[in-house]
Amino acid sequence: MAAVTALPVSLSGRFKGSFAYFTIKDRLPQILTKVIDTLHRHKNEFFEEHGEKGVEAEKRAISLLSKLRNELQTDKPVTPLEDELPDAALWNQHLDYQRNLSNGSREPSWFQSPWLYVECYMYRRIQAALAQNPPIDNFDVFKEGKVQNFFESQEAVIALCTYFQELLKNIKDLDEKQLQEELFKLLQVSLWGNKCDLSFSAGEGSSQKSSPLLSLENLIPYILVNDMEELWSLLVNAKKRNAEKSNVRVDIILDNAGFELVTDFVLADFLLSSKLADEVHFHGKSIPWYVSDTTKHDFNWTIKQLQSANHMWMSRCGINWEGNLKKGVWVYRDHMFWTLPHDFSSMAEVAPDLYADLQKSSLLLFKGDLNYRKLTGDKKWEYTVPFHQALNKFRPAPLCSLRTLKSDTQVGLKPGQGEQIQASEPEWMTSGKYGVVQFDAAL
Ligand SMILES: O=P(O)(O)OC[C@@]1(O)O[C@H](CO)[C@@H](O)[C@@H]1O
Ligand SMILES: [Mn+2]
Repeated sequence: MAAVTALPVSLSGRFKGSFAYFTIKDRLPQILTKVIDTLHRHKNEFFEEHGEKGVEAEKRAISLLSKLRNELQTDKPVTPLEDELPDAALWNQHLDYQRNLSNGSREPSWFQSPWLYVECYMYRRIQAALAQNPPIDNFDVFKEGKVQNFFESQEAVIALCTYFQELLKNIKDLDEKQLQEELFKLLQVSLWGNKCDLSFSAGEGSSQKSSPLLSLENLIPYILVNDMEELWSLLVNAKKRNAEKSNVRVDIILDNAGFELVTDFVLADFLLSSKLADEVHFHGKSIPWYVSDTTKHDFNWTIKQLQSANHMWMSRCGINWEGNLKKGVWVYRDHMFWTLPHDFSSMAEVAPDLYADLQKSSLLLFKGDLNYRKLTGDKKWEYTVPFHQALNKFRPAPLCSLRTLKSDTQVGLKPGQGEQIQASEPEWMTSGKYGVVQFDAAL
């Protein structure tokens, strides 16, 4: 029998003083309070749209959310979902799985369970509170924050769109070296765009104010794992191999709406315009998630906003991107798996259709911290454990994580590298100041 190496323990609120502990204790209740406040503030709007029924629904949703906050703060056992949404059964099966993990010694509770599980569960319960209360069941409690982030990043968006449209003018004349340089720049812009998430700041603003291109050089030392060269080789070789067949597909597993999404669009456009790829498939969330994550509505809204912007290069970008969707060279998809609590090593079993779809891709780009946590199982890994090992057999296609560090898990570092930063900057794993472009070839 082959030796089975045990996996490290999961990050969890049971480790007092850890980032997970503080997130569950402080940040999640804060997010719930904001959600309740948002519903309160929209009371008149619900009344105008739906009459008394709207106001009744708002009251019921708020009462469910207050109950949820209380359960969390008093470390109550996690309860089965009682709604009719299509993924409810999978969530309840997973609760049973968590119960078995704790050997029946105690019911899985908010602070005692894996952090990834309870944090995802909170967002799913927020969705339940709304979904169970028509006519406000389609209300996105996080929409305002996402919209605000987009508008507050306006100048950075203009700078990026302008830079990109200039680049497109002579993209055909660029040699390989120049194309590589541009790819590296736009990968870094997309990486640092991940600083702009709203769950990290518990919904407080986190927009990009200055031009994202100016500071790239200075930020290089903060990229702890930098596999951009590997990405380049993969794309160039894929292009050569597929010269006639024309089917290099890149998938972007999206993270946050707002500025980060614009950086992902620019990267995706570059991949097509440079002919490094023929198709880009974007994967978003089917329910509002982790405050700022991109839903189909956010995706389309952002492109529409750009299109109708009062700035030539912004609107040019928006028009081109809408065109890409129409031509089918850009595709938006969502799948319930992305909003389940499972890490990606269980995708092949839990969502074989999604796994099979990702296998058709030449390269998967996973944006952001939560995706990194799900790639590596959200565990207390040694820093030097190879990325490939932490992926725990998740290898539908070559993949790369573009992530700023906002939770205390990191793999694939050189011996001593983590310890060295730790000595001078104890907050390095959770400050969002460091990032990785971490690649796995799926062999
Ligand atoms: O995935 P993202 O948007 O980069 O980050 C999500 C995040 O803010 O949410 C969690 C904190 O609650 C952390 O895992 C992470 O920092
Ligand atoms: Mn996010």
